[in-house]
Amino acid sequence: MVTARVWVLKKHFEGFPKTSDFELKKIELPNLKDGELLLESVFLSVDPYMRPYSQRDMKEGDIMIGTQVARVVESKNPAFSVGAFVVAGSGWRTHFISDGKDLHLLPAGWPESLSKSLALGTVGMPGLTAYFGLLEVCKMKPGDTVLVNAAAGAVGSVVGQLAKIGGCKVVGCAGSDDKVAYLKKIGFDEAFNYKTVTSLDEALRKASPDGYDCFFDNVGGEFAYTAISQMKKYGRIAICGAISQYNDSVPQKGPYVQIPMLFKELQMEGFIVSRWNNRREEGLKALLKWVVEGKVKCHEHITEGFENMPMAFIGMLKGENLGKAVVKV
Ligand SMILES: NC(=O)C1=CN([C@@H]2O[C@H](COP(=O)(O)OP(=O)(O)OC[C@H]3O[C@@H](n4cnc5c(N)ncnc54)[C@H](OP(=O)(O)O)[C@@H]3O)[C@@H](O)[C@H]2O)C=CC1
Ligand SMILES: CCCCCCC/C=C/C=O
Repeated sequence: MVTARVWVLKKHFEGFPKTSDFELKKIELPNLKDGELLLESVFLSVDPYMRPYSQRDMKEGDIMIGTQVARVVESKNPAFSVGAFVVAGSGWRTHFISDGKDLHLLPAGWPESLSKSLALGTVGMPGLTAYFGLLEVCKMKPGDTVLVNAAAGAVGSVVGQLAKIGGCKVVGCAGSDDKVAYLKKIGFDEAFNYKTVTSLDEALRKASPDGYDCFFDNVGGEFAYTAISQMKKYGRIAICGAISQYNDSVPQKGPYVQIPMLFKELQMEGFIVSRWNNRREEGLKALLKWVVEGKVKCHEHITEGFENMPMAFIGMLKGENLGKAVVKV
């Protein structure tokens, strides 16, 4: 008999999540039936979507949603051998039983020397978000100037590097000087700390006096309005996230984007990465190749200990992470 530890949403978040909104519980797992396997989480992801999706899809008492890299510890399913690593979406649990249907083996050719945690970040869902958002929504082309916010995070850091590979000029902003230094190190042409500039409008203008062809928006709110006002004619805006609004109890009011959208004839499109689930393999193969070749650099913010999941999640929402926020069990 295996005992799993799980984190439960004890109380729906009101405003910014608190550690008291979560509860750690134990669950006895039954013995395996034919076709099933027992998995042990090795790395778990904490992601911004957990904040809005918990509100939309969960009830109090549910196990927190989320993905993990897990190791097969026992198998009665011939498709998965003991010791194999998979990406699963089984929520905040140390151990779980699966029938194998929604498990993904790591992409073929994953080098032994590469941490498997990257399957939750650059070579996982956030990397795919950057890849499809840039190619399919921003429709970036060589010579474009691309702006990305939350640029030192899991998605943003890949956006900037892929845009450089694609022959673009890249401007990024992030919430600390260390993050800005990191962006410059990984090849961003311009980067600034949005928390310390005296005027966001001036900082954006200084970074690209001619304006922006593409805006990959992870943040929303007032930042997005200011950036949209500096788009070039026919610019493309990918609404990837709105993290500055996820913790609002009362929806933010304007300023509104219709005037720049109209007179600059802009295109703005929201997207969810799962739209391209049928091209997952293509995206992961490309991302893994760039990582192995050293063309895309990865940074992770690793929190040790399953017991620290809520703290890691809250820390990520506060901006404590450089690169992908991951918990190592
Ligand atoms: N559409 C889709 O399919 C997907 C969308 N997303 C979205 O992409 C965005 C980035 O996600 P991800 O890369 O995983 O997370 P990150 O690794 O970027 O972590 C979140 C970061 O957001 C920044 N942040 C937090 N609050 C604010 C705020 N009020 N204003 C500006 N920045 C803030 C912080 O960085 P800083 O220090 O710079 O403030 C923090 O580090 C999120 O909005 C997320 O919801 C992610 C995956 C898929
Ligand atoms: C259980 C995995 C769900 C992943 C969906 C990610 C979409 C993110 C949207 C905004 O952050």
